[in-house]
Amino acid sequence: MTPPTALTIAGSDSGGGAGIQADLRTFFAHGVHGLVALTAVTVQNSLGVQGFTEIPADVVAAQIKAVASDMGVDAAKTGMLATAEIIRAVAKTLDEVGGDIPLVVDPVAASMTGHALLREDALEAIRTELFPRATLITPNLDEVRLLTGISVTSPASQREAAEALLAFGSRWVLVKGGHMEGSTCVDLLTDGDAVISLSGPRYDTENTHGGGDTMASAITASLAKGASVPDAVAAGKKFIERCVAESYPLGAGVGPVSPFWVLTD
Ligand SMILES: Nc1ncnc2c1ncn2[C@@H]1O[C@H](COP(=O)(O)OP(=O)(O)OP(=O)(O)O)[C@@H](O)[C@H]1O
Ligand SMILES: Cc1ncc(CO)c(N)n1
Repeated sequence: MTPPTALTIAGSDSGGGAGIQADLRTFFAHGVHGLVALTAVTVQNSLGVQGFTEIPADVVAAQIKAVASDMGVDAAKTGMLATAEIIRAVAKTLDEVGGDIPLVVDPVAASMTGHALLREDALEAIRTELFPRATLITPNLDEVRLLTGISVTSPASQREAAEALLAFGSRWVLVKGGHMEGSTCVDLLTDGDAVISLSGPRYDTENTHGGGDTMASAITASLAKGASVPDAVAAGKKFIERCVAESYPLGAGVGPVSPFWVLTD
C-alpha cells in the first residue's frame, strides 16, 4: 500500500544526525514516505558546523514542484533554509503547489554548537514569509529570543513568548523547553485558545544532536497521516523523548538522538 508522503525542505548534515537525514529517518520510523527539497550542504560533524554552501533558490523551488506535481505532499516541514532568497522561493512555491498542505516551520537559525545556519537577513524573511503560511512553528529558546527578544526562564515567560510568536501569523506555536533548567522538559503549545503544556522527564545525556529536527519531522509525519495538531505534537513529544533516552555517542562531540528503537519495539 502506498504510504502517506511528507516533504522536508532542509539542509544536509554530513554527520547524519540532523537536517534531512534526521527527517528521513523519522519519516521512515513513522511509516511515511519522505520527499526532499535540499536547501544547503553543510560540512558538519559531532564537533560542529565547519561551513555550508546553499543550493540555488530556483533549484530548491524546482525540487518542490517536481515532487508535489507528481507524487503529492500530505504534509511539509522546513528546517535549515540558509538565505532570504531561498525562503522567498519556498514561500512562493508552496503557494503555487497548494497552500492547504499542513506546514511545520522549524525556524532553524543556528546549530546547537552555535554555528549560524542562516545568513543574517534571513530570520526576518522566515518571520514575514513563512510564519503566516505555517500550521505550526517550533522554535527553541534561542530562536524565541532572536524572534521576540523574550528570554524564557519560567512558565510565565514561555507563555508570553508563545503569544508574541502567534502574532506573527502561524496557526499554532510550540515553544520547546529543551534548553530550560529543571528535571522536566516542558514544551508549550497554543493556538491562542487552547494552551497545552507537554511535560516529560529530562534525560541526562549530552547526545541531543538533531533533537529539534526529529521532533518537527515526527509532528509532520503525524500530520501527513491526518492527525490534528495537538495529537501530532503529543505523539511527537513521546517520540522525541524515547529518541533522546536512546541517543548514542558518536564522534568526540555531541552524538545524535536515535529512532532505532522503532525497529525492535
Ligand atoms: N535531555 C532531554 N530529555 C528529554 N527531552 C528532551 C531533552 N532535551 C530536549 N528534549 C525535548 O526534545 C525536543 C527538542 O527540544 P529542544 O528545545 O532541545 O530543541 P532544539 O534546540 O531545536 O533541538 P536541537 O538540539 O536539535 O537544536 C523537545 O520536546 C524537548 O522538550
Ligand atoms: C543541516 C542542519 N539542519 C539543522 C540543524 C539543527 O539541528 C543542523 N545542525 N544541521
